[in-house]
Amino acid sequence: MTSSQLFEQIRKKKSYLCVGLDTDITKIPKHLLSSDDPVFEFNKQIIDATHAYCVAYKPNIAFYEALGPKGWESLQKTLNYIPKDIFTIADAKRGDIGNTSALYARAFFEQMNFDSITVAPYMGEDSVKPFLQFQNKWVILLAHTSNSGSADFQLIESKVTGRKLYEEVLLKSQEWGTKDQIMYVVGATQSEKFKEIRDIAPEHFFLVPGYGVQGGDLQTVSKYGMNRTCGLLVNAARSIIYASNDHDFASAAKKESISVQQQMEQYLDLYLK
Ligand SMILES: O=c1ccn([C@@H]2O[C@H](COP(=O)(O)O)[C@@H](O)[C@H]2O)c(=O)[nH]1
Repeated sequence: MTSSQLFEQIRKKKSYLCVGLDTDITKIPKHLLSSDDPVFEFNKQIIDATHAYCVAYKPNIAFYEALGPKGWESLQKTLNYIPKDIFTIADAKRGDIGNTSALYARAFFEQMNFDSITVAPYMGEDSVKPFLQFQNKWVILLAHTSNSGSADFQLIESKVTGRKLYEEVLLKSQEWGTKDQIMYVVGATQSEKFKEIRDIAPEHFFLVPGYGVQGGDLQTVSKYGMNRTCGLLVNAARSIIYASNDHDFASAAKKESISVQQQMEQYLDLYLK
C-alpha cells in the first residue's frame, strides 16, 4: 500500500486507528478455547467488529511465535482474513547483518505478505537496507519508543552533534529511503516531544503505540504529530481487544474502537494541516 492509498483510507474512515492484535491465549474468553484455532477465532471476531473504524492492524509477532507452529498458522490465517484495503504491520522488531535481514524481509513481505515490519535501527544502514528493496512495502524504524526504558539509550546525547540518539536515528535514516518506504515508531507516552519530532521528520508517517492501557494522550499526539497527510497511525491493543473478556468481547471492542474513531474524526477536523 502506498502513502496516498493509506491517506485515502484515513479520509474515508475518518480514522487513523491501528488495532493491535496482541492475542494472548491466556486472556481470550474461555468459551473460544474449544474451537479448532481459538486465536484465529478471536481475531476473526475482533476484525469483523472493528474493521470499519480502523485503517491498520498490527499483530505483535511475539504473541504468535510463543505458540510455535500453531501460532504461525493462526497468524497467517489472521493476515489472510484482514480486508485488503487495511494496512498490515508485523510488529517483529527485526534487524541483523544484511544477508540475515534480507531473509527476515522475505519471510514477512513475501511468505506472509505483510505491508510493513517494525525494525530496530541499532545495527545501522546495512541492517535496514534489505527491507527497503521491496516495492510498496514499508520499514517502521524504532525512533522514540513508549516504554520507560526508552530513556536508557534513546536520550543519550552525542558529544559530537549534541543530538539525542533517537534524533540521530530520525535524521540519518531519512537518507536510506523515502517517506513512502520508512515510518517511525514514536510512543504516545512521549507526547510532549511530538512537535520537535515532527519538525525532524515532517513528511513521514509515525506509528504511535502507547495509547490506551499505557496512558498516552491522543489529543496532544494528534495536535503536534499530524501533518498534511495525517501522518499518524495510533495503535491500541489491550484497551480494544480486551475491552471485555466475556461473550460480548467483540461488541465491546467495536464500542471502544468507535469511541476512538469519533475522537480521531474531531482531531482530523481540527489539526489536519
Ligand atoms: O514503543 C513501542 C513499540 C511497540 N509497542 C508495542 O505496541 C503494542 C502496544 O499495546 P497496548 O496493549 O496498546 O499497550 C504492543 O504490541 C507493544 O509491544 C509499544 O507498546 N511501544
